[in-house]
Order: sequence, then C-alpha cells, then structure tokens
Amino acid sequence: MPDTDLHTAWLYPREDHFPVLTVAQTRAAEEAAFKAVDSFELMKAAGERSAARILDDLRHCELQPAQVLVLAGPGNNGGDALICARTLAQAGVNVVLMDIADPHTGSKDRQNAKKLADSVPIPLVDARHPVIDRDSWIVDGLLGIGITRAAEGLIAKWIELINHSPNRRRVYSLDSPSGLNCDTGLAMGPAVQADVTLSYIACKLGLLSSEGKDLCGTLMIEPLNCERLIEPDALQAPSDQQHTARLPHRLHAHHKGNHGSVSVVGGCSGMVGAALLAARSAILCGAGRVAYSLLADQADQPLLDFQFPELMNKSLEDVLTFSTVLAVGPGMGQSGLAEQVLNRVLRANQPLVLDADALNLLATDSATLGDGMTHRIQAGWQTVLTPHPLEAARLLNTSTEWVQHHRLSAATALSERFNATVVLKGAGTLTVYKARSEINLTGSSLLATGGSGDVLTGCIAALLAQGLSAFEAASTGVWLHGLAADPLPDETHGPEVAGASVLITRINQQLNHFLHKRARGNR
Ligand SMILES: NC(=O)C1=CN([C@@H]2O[C@H](COP(=O)(O)OP(=O)(O)OC[C@H]3O[C@@H](n4cnc5c(N)ncnc54)[C@H](O)[C@@H]3O)[C@@H](O)[C@H]2O)[C@@H](O)CC1
Ligand SMILES: Nc1ncnc2c1ncn2[C@@H]1O[C@H](COP(=O)(O)OP(=O)(O)O)[C@@H](O)[C@H]1O
Ligand SMILES: [K+]
Repeated sequence: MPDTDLHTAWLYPREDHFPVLTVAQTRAAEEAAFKAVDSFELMKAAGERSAARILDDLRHCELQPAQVLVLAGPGNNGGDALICARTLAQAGVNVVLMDIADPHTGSKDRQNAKKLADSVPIPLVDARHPVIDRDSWIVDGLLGIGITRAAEGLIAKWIELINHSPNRRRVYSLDSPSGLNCDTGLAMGPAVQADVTLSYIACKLGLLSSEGKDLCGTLMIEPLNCERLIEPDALQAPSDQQHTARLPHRLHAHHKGNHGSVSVVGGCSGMVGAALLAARSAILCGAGRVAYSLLADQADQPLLDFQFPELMNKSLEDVLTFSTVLAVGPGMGQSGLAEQVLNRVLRANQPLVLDADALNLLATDSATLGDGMTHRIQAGWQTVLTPHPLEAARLLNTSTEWVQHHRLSAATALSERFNATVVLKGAGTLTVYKARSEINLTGSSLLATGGSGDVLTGCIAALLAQGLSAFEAASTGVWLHGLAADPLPDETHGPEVAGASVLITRINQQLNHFLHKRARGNR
C-alpha cells in the first residue's frame, strides 16, 4: 500500500499555484529528473500515487463500484496504469485490467511495470473486445502526452466505450484525458471525458485550454518532486490567494483621486452600449472617477447613463486631460473618425487598454496607426491588448485556427511586436508580457455573451487606474471577470446564463467578497 502521506503532494487549481508546461517543456523536465531518479522509479511513483488517490476516494464513497477497470495503452501512460492496477489489487480492490500492448513491446519502463503487475493476480479483459459489463470505476491510461495523431482502431473503440457505457460510474484519466492534445487543449479525435484527471510532474497547457477544461473534470497535479527542475519563466497558474493579494488596497484616508480616473473611448452609433458596459464595469471595479467619450453622432448619444449617473460624458480632448487610464475600442467601429481617434490616443502617454475595433483598426495596414504604435513603443508607454482569437488572428495575419493551435506563441508574438501586455481571451485566457505569462482558471461559457469583453476591458482599466502594473491588472482583471461565474457566498451554484450587465454586478460582488476575505486574513 502506498504511504498515505503521498496524498499531501497533490496540487489543486486555484487553491495552489503551479507552473503549466507545454509537452516539450514537460519532456525536458522529465529528462532532467531522469538524471537524479531512475525513470522507472518516477513511473512507479506516478502509478502508486494515483492508486493512493483512487483508494482514498473509494474509502469515502458510499456506493462502491463492482470493479475498477484499468485500461493500459501502448506507451508509458500504460505503464502508469499497470502500476496503478497492481497497487489497487494489492490493497484488496477488485481490479480488472485491459492491456492493449504485447508484453514484449513498449519501453523498458513499461515492460518492467508489466512484470510488476503480472506478479499480482489481476483478471484480464480482452483488449480486442471492448466491453464494460459491470458497474465500474475506470482508470484511463490509454494515451498521455505521447499522442501524435487522432486515436483510431482499438484505442478509439475503448475511448468511445468509456464515454458511452451505461456502466461507467467514474473515470480517472492518468496524466491527461486520452485523445486530448496536451498543448492545444483540442481533442485530436475521440477523447476521454474524465471525471478526475491526475497529472504528473506539471500541469500541461492543454489541460487548462479550450476543450481540455471540459474533458479533464476535476484536475489534480502531482509534481513528483520535480518542482525545482522547471524553468522559473514557465507559464504560471496563480492561486486565488495570489490574485487577491494583488487587489488594490483602499485606505481610510483615500479620496477618489487615489483610485484613478478611467475614460472609455468608443461607442459609435448603434454600439454606444459597448462603451457604457466598459465604463460601468470600471466604476464597479473601483476606479475613482469614470467618463466615456462617444464617437456616435450627437443625436444618437444618450443624455446620460440613467442607471449609472456617476459616469461622465466628455469630449475626446477632455478625457485626454482627465484620465489616468484610457480604455479604447468597445463599440468604436472602424470609420475614418475611429481611425483618427485611435491615432490621437496612441500618442497619449497614459496607460492604454486596447480592445475590439481598436485592435481591428490596428490590424489594417494604416501607416498613421503604425506610426502611432511605433511612437508608443519607443516612448515605453504601457499598453494592454485584449484580443479574442479572431482579433489576434487579424493582428498576426493568420487564421483563428492557427491561433487556437498556438495560443501561447500567438500571445507572445503579439506582446513582442507591440511591446504590450497581451490578454489572449477564450477558455484558458493567457496574459503575456516579456518573460512573464499566466493562465486564467476562473470563468466558464457564462462569459461567452455579447459585451462580456467590454466588461473585461473596463475591469482591467480600473485595476490599472488603482495602481496595479499593466501585467497584474490584466491577469488579475481576467481572474476577477471570470469570478462572475462562481457562486457567491450565499449561492450553491454560479449562473449558467447571464447578460453582460449581470456580469458587472457579479464581478463587483465577488470583488467585495475577496476584499473582505483578505481583510479577515484569507480565512
Ligand atoms: N518514466 C517515465 O517515462 C514517466 C512517464 N510518464 C507517463 O508517460 C506518458 C508519456 O509516455 P509516452 O511517451 O510513452 O506516451 P504515451 O503513453 O502517451 O503514448 C505513446 C504511445 O502511443 C502511441 N500513440 C500515439 N498516438 C497514438 C494514437 N493516436 N493511437 C494509437 N497509438 C498512439 C505511440 O506510438 C506510443 O507507442 C506520460 O503522459 C505519463 O503518463 C509518467 O509516469 C512520469 C514518468
Ligand atoms: N468558454 C469560456 N470560458 C471562459 N471564458 C470565456 C469563455 N468564452 C468566453 N469567455 C470570455 O468572455 C469574454 C468574451 O470577450 P469578447 O469575445 O471580446 O466578447 P464581446 O466582443 O462580445 O465583448 C472574454 O473575456 C473571454 O475570455
Ligand atoms: K490518459
């Protein structure tokens, strides 16, 4: 039986902070580990610690499954599964094993794992006849980070069976849900829908991106003592506590000037609401004063925002003197006037958050805007860009598909090109500036609603205005925006569907909740 202390090593998203690696970076960490520890010992640790985790869950589960079906694939992921099966059987669990590989194939480590598993009597299931005939917990060790193409043949059949069998009770995926590309977070073909994913050495980027978030279920990471082998500039997944520590400090003696002045520039005729959403979000995220300057014809401009009369409506020249931070782009359109306005704000020395049509205008070949951006870069003024994948694709002159397959590289390329903090939005939003990068763990498709990006823009601008650095305002702003999907202290569940205006209110409630929590010492 594995030592129960092994449980303590598991890391949990949002409770703990940890690095997030690409497959190549994980391989490099593995190689470095192999210099100090025998590679088979590492595989043994991975398999045993996973078994310890499953045993713990079995002990606390009221309705015991009839069996634990362990599925071992052809590679080292299969080796982890074989060790896991052996450890569970030794602990008296009713284990059955499906081993897809010939005993003499696979790596030396896998063959050793097979020998160890063979030393314990474990009933075998025929790999060629995929069937799950009893109420089962399933351990998926079919494919890990070694996946190179869409699963096909027997592996694909087993994956389909895991996902659709009425006898599936709970699925644990070892290292990653089989079939998932661990870099992109996109299923390469059929992919396991796990309930729990137990990942080793470090979290992989694909587990937190795109479809990966849905396929993983509950994610836990076992570093296997390899923490110190990981480069310090690797992508990080900060904990809630780290984000909370960055939130602005509001002193009793503060006045509104201490909390900064945000102006939102955008809102052409028909899209005034986008600018108002960003402005409302900025005020409810704590900016001291907020104004908007609209591009809409005078006849289309509201007299004031009656629900938020604290917001000011100013001319462009006024907001340039009034603001400590400018948020530009929501509902701006791409007219000649929009281009002129963008050119003007690019040459203002305040920190800028550029979103939506400001990004689309930048993606055109406008020489004037190119000059404006070059001027900003040379002056070293702070800029945050918040593209969604299509906007990023336009800026990089590539396809959305390419961006989604190379999210970290795309965000890094944009950050280098514009010397800006880049927020590449989507499931697993990335924030990148120079050697620093973070991935967001909050949020859900609740945020996939028109105007949600405008709300994020206002939120980031407000944090910038309250003194956070561009990088921290961006990354912590994304975290705060995603908290709209979390239950509030008096709720059991977060909402599944809401409009952008509702998101603003929830973000404000969550901000207050986390500020109170911090004041109470994170209790
Ligand atoms: N000592 C070690 O080597 C350790 C290995 N670890 C485990 O090893 C895994 C990586 O092992 P591998 O590199 O062997 O990779 P995998 O076990 O992920 O799979 C690679 C094998 O599957 C085949 N394959 C790839 N795509 C396929 C597809 N679509 N259909 C059918 N077969 C396919 C490959 O040809 C190869 O034989 C990690 O995910 C982790 O689970 C961990 O246990 C840590 C220690
Ligand atoms: N499935 C999802 N999981 C997490 N966040 C999401 C998801 N879908 C969308 N979002 C977030 O919602 C926001 C949408 O922004 P954007 O596409 O600019 O919307 P809009 O242009 O309508 O304002 C982004 O912050 C994005 O990261
Ligand atoms: K797996």
